Amino acid sequence: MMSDLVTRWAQRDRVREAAMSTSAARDLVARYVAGQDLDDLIPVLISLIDKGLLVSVGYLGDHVNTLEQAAANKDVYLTIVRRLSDEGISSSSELSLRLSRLGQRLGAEGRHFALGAARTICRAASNAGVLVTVDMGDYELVEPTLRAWEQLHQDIPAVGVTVQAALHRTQRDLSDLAMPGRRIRLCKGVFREPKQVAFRNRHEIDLAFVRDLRMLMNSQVIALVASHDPRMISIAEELIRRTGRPPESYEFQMLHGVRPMEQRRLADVGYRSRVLVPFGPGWYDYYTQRLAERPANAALFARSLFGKR
Ligand SMILES: Cc1cc2nc3c(=O)[nH]c(=O)nc-3n(C[C@H](O)[C@H](O)[C@H](O)COP(=O)(O)OP(=O)(O)OC[C@H]3O[C@@H](n4cnc5c(N)ncnc54)[C@H](O)[C@@H]3O)c2cc1C
Repeated sequence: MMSDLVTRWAQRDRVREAAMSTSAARDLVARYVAGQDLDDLIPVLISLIDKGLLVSVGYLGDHVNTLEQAAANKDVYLTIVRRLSDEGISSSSELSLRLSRLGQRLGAEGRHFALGAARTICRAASNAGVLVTVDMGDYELVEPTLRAWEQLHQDIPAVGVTVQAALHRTQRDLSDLAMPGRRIRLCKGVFREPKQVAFRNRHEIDLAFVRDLRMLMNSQVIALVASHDPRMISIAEELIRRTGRPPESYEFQMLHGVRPMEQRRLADVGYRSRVLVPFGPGWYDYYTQRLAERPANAALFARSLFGKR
C-alpha cells in the first residue's frame, strides 16, 4: 500500500536526518506540529482560540523505556496544565492524554505508575478547568486503557476516552461505554491492525464509523467526532439535526493543519470545533503518520529535503 511505502521511506535514517536539518522541511512540518516546547505551543493555541476554535494539546514525547522517562513526561503534562491556566485559556482547552507516555507499556509496574500519574494529571486538570480525553493506542493497549479510564472516570467524571471504529470490538465496547454524560471520542484509528481484530478495508472502516456514530448520537453521551472525512462530518451534522441534540452534547475534533477551513466553518455555524495541536520532541514520527494518511504530501516533503535549494 502507498501509505506503507511512505512510512518505510520516511523512517530511513537519511530521510530522518535530512528532515531534522532542513529548514524548508521544518516549515512544512510546522503546519501540523506546534514546535518542540511550550513557548512554541502557546501562541498557536491562542491564535486558534482567537478564531473561535477550541483546542486540545497532544504531547509528542520520545519513546518511553524507563519509569524515569515516564515520570519526566508526567511533569511535562502537569506543566502544560499549569501553563494553560496561567495563560487564562483553560476553559477552551483539553489535554489529550496518552497513557503509553506515562509508562503503560512497561509491564505491571509501568501500568501501575501510569494510572497513578494519570490520576494526578486529571485532578490537576480538573482543578484548573481543563478537560482531559485519554487517547487510544494500538490493539494491545485497548483493554488496559479502557480499564485505566474506568478508574480515572470514577474519580473525575469529565475525563473522556477515545475509541477506534476500525476495531471489531468497538461496537461491543460502546454498548458498555455509552452512558449519559460520558465524553466519548470516536476516531477511525491510526494503527493498521491484523484482520482478526480490525477492519482493514477503507469502506468497511467507514461503515463501522457510521454505525458507531449513530450509536453515540442516539445515546446521551457527549460525542466527540474526531474525523476530517467530509462524508463522516456531513453524516454527523445530519444526525445532530435529526436527534435535536443540545450543542454542548457533541463536538467536532480535527488535527492541527488538516482541513483548517473546515474547522473554521464548523465553528462559524455554531458547533463546538476543537483542534488537537501536537507539540514536542517526538514530532517526526507524528508527521510521518500524517504523510502516510496523505501520500500526495510526501512528494512535497521529499522535494523540500532533496530538491534544489
Ligand atoms: C482529535 C483527534 C484525535 C485522535 N485520536 C486518536 C487516538 O487516540 N487513537 C488513534 O488511533 N487515532 C486517533 N486519531 C487519528 C484518527 O484515527 C485517524 O487516523 C485520522 O484522523 C484520519 O482519519 P479521518 O477520519 O480523518 O479519515 P481518513 O479516511 O484518513 O481521511 C478522509 C478524508 O479526510 C481528509 N483528510 C484526511 N487527512 C488529511 C490531510 N492530512 N490533509 C488534508 N485532508 C485530509 C481527506 O478529504 C480524506 O479523504 C485522532 C484524530 C483526531 C482528529
